[in-house]
Amino acid sequence: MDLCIIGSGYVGLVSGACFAEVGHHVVCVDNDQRKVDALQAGKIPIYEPGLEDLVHRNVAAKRLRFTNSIQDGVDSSQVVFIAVPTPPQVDGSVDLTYIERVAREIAGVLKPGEYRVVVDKSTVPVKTGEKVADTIRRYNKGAEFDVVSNPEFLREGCAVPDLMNPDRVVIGSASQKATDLMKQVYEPFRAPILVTDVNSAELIKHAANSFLSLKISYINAVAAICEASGADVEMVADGIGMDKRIGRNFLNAGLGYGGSCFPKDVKAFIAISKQLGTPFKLLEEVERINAAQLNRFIDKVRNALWVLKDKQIAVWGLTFKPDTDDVRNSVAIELVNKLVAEGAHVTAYDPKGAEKAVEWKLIDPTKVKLAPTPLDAVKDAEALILATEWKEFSNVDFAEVKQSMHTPLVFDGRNLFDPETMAQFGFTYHAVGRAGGK
Ligand SMILES: NC(=O)c1ccc[n+]([C@@H]2O[C@H](COP(=O)([O-])OP(=O)(O)OC[C@H]3O[C@@H](n4cnc5c(N)ncnc54)[C@H](O)[C@@H]3O)[C@@H](O)[C@H]2O)c1
Ligand SMILES: O=c1ccn([C@@H]2O[C@H](COP(=O)(O)OP(=O)(O)O[C@H]3O[C@H](CO)[C@@H](O)[C@H](O)[C@H]3O)[C@@H](O)[C@H]2O)c(=O)[nH]1
Repeated sequence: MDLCIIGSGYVGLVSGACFAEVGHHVVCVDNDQRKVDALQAGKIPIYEPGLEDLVHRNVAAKRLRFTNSIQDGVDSSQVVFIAVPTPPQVDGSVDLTYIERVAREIAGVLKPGEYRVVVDKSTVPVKTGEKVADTIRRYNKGAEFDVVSNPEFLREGCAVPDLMNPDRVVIGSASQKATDLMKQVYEPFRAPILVTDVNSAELIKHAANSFLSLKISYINAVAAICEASGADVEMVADGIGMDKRIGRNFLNAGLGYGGSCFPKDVKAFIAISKQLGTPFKLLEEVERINAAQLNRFIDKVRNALWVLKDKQIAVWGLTFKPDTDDVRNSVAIELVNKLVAEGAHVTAYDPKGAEKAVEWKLIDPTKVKLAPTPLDAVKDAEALILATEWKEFSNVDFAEVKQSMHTPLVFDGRNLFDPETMAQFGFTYHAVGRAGGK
């Protein structure tokens, strides 16, 4: 089928490439000319395992192309996906100006007699589909279209396998014609398809992300109790997670959740529930626990080093999770900036995220040194903090790390290392919620 995706960011680009991979013809539209130029020149603006090959292969096969023209995209496609940002406003509610603008732009180019399915793939508050349909109707009285909600569940760092092999595809639709076309789009993926009404599909996305965030805050709250009682949160999580009704996924205690989705989507769900007159207080506690988690961790560093001012601290990891270069709302960056604010001298290393952290002005390179390797980062350090659990950190030679450091003190914010091994190397090792991790 011929598909158009408006917005060539994480969701637009990866889903566009995956749709092309299964045989559809896809045009990705973006209004950022620099991004379009880069993509047309074969440069992939984000790091996502497997994406570069996928894009190049499908561009070469003429199944994937990039443009800045919404007219071109809508003219040449039966199904038009919207994948533009839905950032938070100051009060936590969702800024829908990008979505509204795209709805008007689509209305401006829809031609009489040419039916289109307009699909919202961005994460939006319940009832947004109705507003998108109203907007298109208001700006183009004769337009023939249906609006469908098709939330995206990909995780960064494993977006390609997540999209090629999804747990489920949710299609929120009030029109059989649109549902049938959407089933054709997803048929090659052979994934379970759940058809719902539009409002339910929109709600599924916010409810899913909020539930996963709740699971993380739950285990982080349990980690605090483990630390207070001498239990080990890893064993507790295993014991809880072996119950199939609970599951072990998303029970990893650490520095808390970050990224471009969970923090904003939990905030959005809190705001939506308030607007609807059914406040979701439980989610406010989820946020409170998440914020407290990083502060508790920094307290541990402070307890060990007494005063942070002028201390030499190495930080491994800047991205919000491994296998991505995304540093939006990264807890690792928040940690670095808090240490710097207390006067610590931070040297950081990240396999992929340092460049964007500087480019997006999330860290100040005059205040944070960026090291080219993990070993360079730890030279003369009085403490090492592991903030993001990149696999490469497990493979570093810890004998060399110990030799390089001024003081063999390690704070593992993601419980990546084995406490016994660290002790054997001679480190004083602190983790999150683990025996000996106080
Ligand atoms: N990043 C994720 O992992 C993820 C996963 C699932 C859902 N989502 C949701 O998907 C949506 C997009 O997120 P993202 O991370 O891909 O954002 P992003 O910022 O990476 O990409 C959005 C793109 O839209 C483009 N854009 C903005 N306005 C436009 C317009 N009028 N016309 C054409 N292009 C326009 C921007 O230039 C940008 O390239 C959000 O609602 C997000 O919550 C994101
Ligand atoms: O057990 C866990 C799992 C995750 N995290 C943290 O939670 C955040 C989010 O991680 P993850 O969910 O793996 O990454 P995202 O790419 O943000 O994906 C989430 O957000 C996307 C955007 O909405 C959704 O599509 C995905 O389904 C949803 O998992 C990161 O800071 C992780 O470090 C933990 O602290 N403990």
